[in-house]
Amino acid sequence: MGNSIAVTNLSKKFGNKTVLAEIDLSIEEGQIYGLIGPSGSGKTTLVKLMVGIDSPDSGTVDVLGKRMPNLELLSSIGYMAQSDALYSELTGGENLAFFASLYSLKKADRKKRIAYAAGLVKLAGELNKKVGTYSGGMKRRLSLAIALIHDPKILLLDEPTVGIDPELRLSIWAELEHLKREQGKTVVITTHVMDEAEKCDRVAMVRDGRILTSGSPAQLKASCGAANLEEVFLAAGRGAL
Ligand SMILES: Nc1ncnc2c1ncn2[C@@H]1O[C@H](COP(=O)(O)OP(=O)(O)OP(=O)(O)O)[C@@H](O)[C@H]1O
Repeated sequence: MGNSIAVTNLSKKFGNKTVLAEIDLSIEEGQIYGLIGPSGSGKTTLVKLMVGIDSPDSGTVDVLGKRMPNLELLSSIGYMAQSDALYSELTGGENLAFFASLYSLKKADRKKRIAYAAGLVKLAGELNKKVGTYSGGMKRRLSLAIALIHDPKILLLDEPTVGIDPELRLSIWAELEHLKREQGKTVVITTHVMDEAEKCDRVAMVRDGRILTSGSPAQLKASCGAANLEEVFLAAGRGAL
């Protein structure tokens, strides 16, 4: 399998503050890749650079072999931002239909995709309600459905399961694993939750804008004899890896 995403020697500053420094990572096609790290470590900024919403100060991001930012690639990327960008005066169904229309899907495909995406996040029965009346968790679920609406090859999901109850969280993970296995989708996910990180094929641990270490959860734990990824993170932070 080739690389879906290659980040090379990437750095980004906001004002005088270095938010990402000399980041190198490659994400293989058909992998679930987790970015884990504390609040403010740079995960969201890195994801935005992968989507092409922002540009690096130095270094490069290539997605499916093309240099980012690149408008052509928008149809190949499903992005779920950390804060929900939804139209609260419209219903859930109208939001989905609006985003589906941006990707010029055929009418029949549009209907199918809306039904699939709404079903996946268990919102099929709520599509006639205005989004302004949705709970926080429902808005996250709708945002995830929107990220999936055009059947993109790559999903870039920024804390997709925050505010989502454990049962639905498990079913969303099961679907991400299914999309990876059956359709070869690449999924990049940011999370604070270590048990989600355990489900990733590879994880990169991010702190202060740098990647402390990366590898499969099993490799990372074996590298320092840790029982869980939390211990790996602490060891990596001490420079013990
Ligand atoms: N547009 C911006 N202008 C100035 N500073 C910014 C901007 N975006 C992010 N930052 C700063 O960059 C740093 C990294 O932020 P980022 O949102 O990437 O972290 P994060 O790891 O995703 O955090 P969290 O888990 O809380 O979402 C923070 O110090 C943040 O304040």
